[in-house]
Amino acid sequence: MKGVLLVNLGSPKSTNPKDVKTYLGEFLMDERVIDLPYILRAILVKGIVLNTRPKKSAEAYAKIWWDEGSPLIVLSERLQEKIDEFTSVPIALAMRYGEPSIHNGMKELHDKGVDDVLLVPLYPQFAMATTETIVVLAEQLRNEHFPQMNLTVLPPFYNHPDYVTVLARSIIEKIENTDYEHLLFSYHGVPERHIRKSDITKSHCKIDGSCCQTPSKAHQFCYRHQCFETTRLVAEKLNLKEGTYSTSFQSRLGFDPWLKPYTDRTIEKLAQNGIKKMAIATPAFVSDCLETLEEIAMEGEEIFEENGGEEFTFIPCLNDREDWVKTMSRWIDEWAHKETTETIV
Ligand SMILES: C=CC1=C(C)c2cc3[nH]c(cc4nc(cc5[nH]c(cc1n2)c(C)c5CCC(=O)O)C(CCC(=O)O)=C4C)c(C)c3C=C
Ligand SMILES: [Fe+2]
Ligand SMILES: [Fe+2]
Repeated sequence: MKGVLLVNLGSPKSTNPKDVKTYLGEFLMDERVIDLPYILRAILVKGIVLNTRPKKSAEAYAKIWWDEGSPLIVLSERLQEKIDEFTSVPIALAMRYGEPSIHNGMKELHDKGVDDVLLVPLYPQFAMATTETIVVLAEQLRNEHFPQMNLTVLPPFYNHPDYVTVLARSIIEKIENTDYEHLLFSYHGVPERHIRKSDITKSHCKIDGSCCQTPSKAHQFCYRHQCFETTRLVAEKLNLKEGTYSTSFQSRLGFDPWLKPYTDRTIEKLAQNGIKKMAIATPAFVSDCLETLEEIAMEGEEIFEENGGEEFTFIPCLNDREDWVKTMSRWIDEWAHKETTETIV
């Protein structure tokens, strides 16, 4: 029997710094997130980051937390429930870090008799810190606990026409009645090193702004390329004029170079260059979360206004909007009704 496991990033249990510390410990000790040798990673994470960051992060989480819990988890649950209404196969939800765990999600499906699972990382673009770490863990758990279970992975959908259509629609609905001057597409950043590590050709990605436009098989694992493609396709769909939109990368951590341009500096510059009304979309995230609700909708607006900007329009993630639910449900049903277990996107 077929079934689906949706997987998102995860959140702390609560905004208590102790819970935030537990969550950050699991997240940052993942070798695909902080890709240092174990000893160095442990010194950095357990010896330094976990002594300072949890308090600061807990304060940030407290600003966006809902009565029902973490927005990321609540919104993922709503998505799961709605997809469940539209599809004919069991749908489970799991988080890469914290609860509900991937192991529990697989067990839930297994207990319902599911032995053929479509694994759906809830990320439009591939990154080793997101898609890859989910797939690797799910495969490990399958081998250890559910050896009869077949796993099929839904590939990144950053350029899928259905996704691009829904994303474009979510953007236009928010900006059509504003006379915005600039639309910024802000993606979660990753260290430049991650891009090089994921380059299967080992020579394509130069991160110099040109390689991502040159066709290459490296692009199936190039986060930077996939982000720029999402922007390009949405801009094409919305007929945006050159110069009225751009791409940037947010949420950098530490001192290594991350993908540029950085979102905070871009917002600052736009305002300083005289842009009074800007809009911002965050297409690396399917569900609103700390990085969109606090870092963009709150801090981003503050930076814009401090530098002379006047109107800042935050465009929510796809969350549980009906056209997104229907799109995902259609992808799932297409897979569920196929004879073979090939991927469908
Ligand atoms: C230190 C390395 C990090 C990498 C690499 C990274 C990649 C990455 N993350 C997301 C999505 C999310 N990240 C979120 C929070 C978050 N991310 C990092 C660090 C890295 N992320 C930290 C330390 C945190 C925690 C919060 C903080 O202390 O600032 C979230 C929000 C979670 C929530 O509970 O709301 C998301 C979602 C992507 C897509 C990505 C690479 C492409
Ligand atoms: Fe992150
Ligand atoms: Fe590239």
